[in-house]
Amino acid sequence: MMSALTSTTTQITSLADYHIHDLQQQWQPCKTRKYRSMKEIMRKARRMEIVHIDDDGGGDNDDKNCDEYSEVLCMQCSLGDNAEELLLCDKCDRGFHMLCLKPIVVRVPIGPWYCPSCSGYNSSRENLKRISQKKIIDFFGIQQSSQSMVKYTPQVTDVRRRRKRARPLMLRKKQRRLVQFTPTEDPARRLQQMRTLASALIALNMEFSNELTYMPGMAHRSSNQAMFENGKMQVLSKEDIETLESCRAMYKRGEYPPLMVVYDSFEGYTVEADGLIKELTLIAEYSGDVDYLKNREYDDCDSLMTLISAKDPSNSLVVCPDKRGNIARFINGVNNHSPESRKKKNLKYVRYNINGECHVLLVATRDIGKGERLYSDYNGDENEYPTHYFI
Ligand SMILES: C[S@@+](CC[C@H](N)C(=O)[O-])C[C@H]1O[C@@H](n2cnc3c(N)ncnc32)[C@H](O)[C@@H]1O
Repeated sequence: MMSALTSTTTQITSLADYHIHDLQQQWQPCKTRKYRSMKEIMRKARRMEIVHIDDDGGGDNDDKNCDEYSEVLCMQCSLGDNAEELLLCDKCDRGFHMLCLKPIVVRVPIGPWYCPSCSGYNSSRENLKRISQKKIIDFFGIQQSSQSMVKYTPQVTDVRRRRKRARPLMLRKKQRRLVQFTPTEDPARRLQQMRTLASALIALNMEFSNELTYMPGMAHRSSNQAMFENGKMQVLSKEDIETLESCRAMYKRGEYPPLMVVYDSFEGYTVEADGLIKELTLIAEYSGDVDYLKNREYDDCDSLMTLISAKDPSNSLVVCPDKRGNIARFINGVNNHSPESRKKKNLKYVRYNINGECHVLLVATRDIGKGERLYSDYNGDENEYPTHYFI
């Protein structure tokens, strides 16, 4: 079975393997893990298939077992070609080509793999189109529920900050300060935006969390120390920390950036702007459980993000939005091999030292118009995340 053979692959293909340039500063690649090319993964996978199928150590059964699976057809395209890209569900044994799946699977999973029906992904997606307002308020832990139902008006602090920024254009450009997001005014539309995020998270069996979480058995909060970083990490300025705090307070009141999570048959979940998002807007913090990189070496999550790439690799940390997370984990990547696709990039994940801890912030790199999809570059300067098949 494909899933058995993949336990021998040693790479992690995840967002964690690349770092993001911060707005000015050079990024240090993570030396501990590297992506392999699809060709290389497949070459290994095929070799290991024989080793695993033949449990008795002899070679006699190889042909028999290969024959058993040579009949398998892809449930999407009904073809049995590209056998090395045909994943078998560990529950129903049905086959699916990695690129016929929606969203595509870019690498052979390391652990057990379940098809969309057996994982409940399809049904949960369909069942969750309508979620009540009360459920949304509970799901997002909104503190002042009434706020989510009223027209958005900027708080006094927001207005003051805007006035403060009314400086000559030259000066503003030079400072490159982060900008607070502006929620959609209409409360019904805001609720609809949040409903799309709740649906997507629930379909992936995830809880909403807008911050870094430190769970028992994973990294402790004290392990998140920016000084462990191998190289420099940009320190978030006092003014930008104020902006971040202000955004966090808005989130708690149910005031979110104008974003929709939509489902695309090729890209899977993806995020669209539902209103203008200005350049340098602080969209979200990349949230999820913080864990040691060494604990995730064999993790299938495709959304791991580097938090600290330490001098001593045993101190390296990743953010894992597999059980808890927010909208940041639904943002798709550009195809690094296509100049047209690269042009779609409109945001960056930036790692900052904030009061001695590291946090990853999602920042718009240009104005993003209503209806435009959000894209980042999963690879920065590196080409390790296999984006060859991305659109
Ligand atoms: C961080 S997740 C992004 C959210 C994901 N689309 C989902 O449905 O959960 C990364 C995965 O999204 C898919 N993906 C991201 N960008 C894509 C693109 N441009 N085209 C196709 N698939 C993409 C790939 O399956 C990738 O492994």
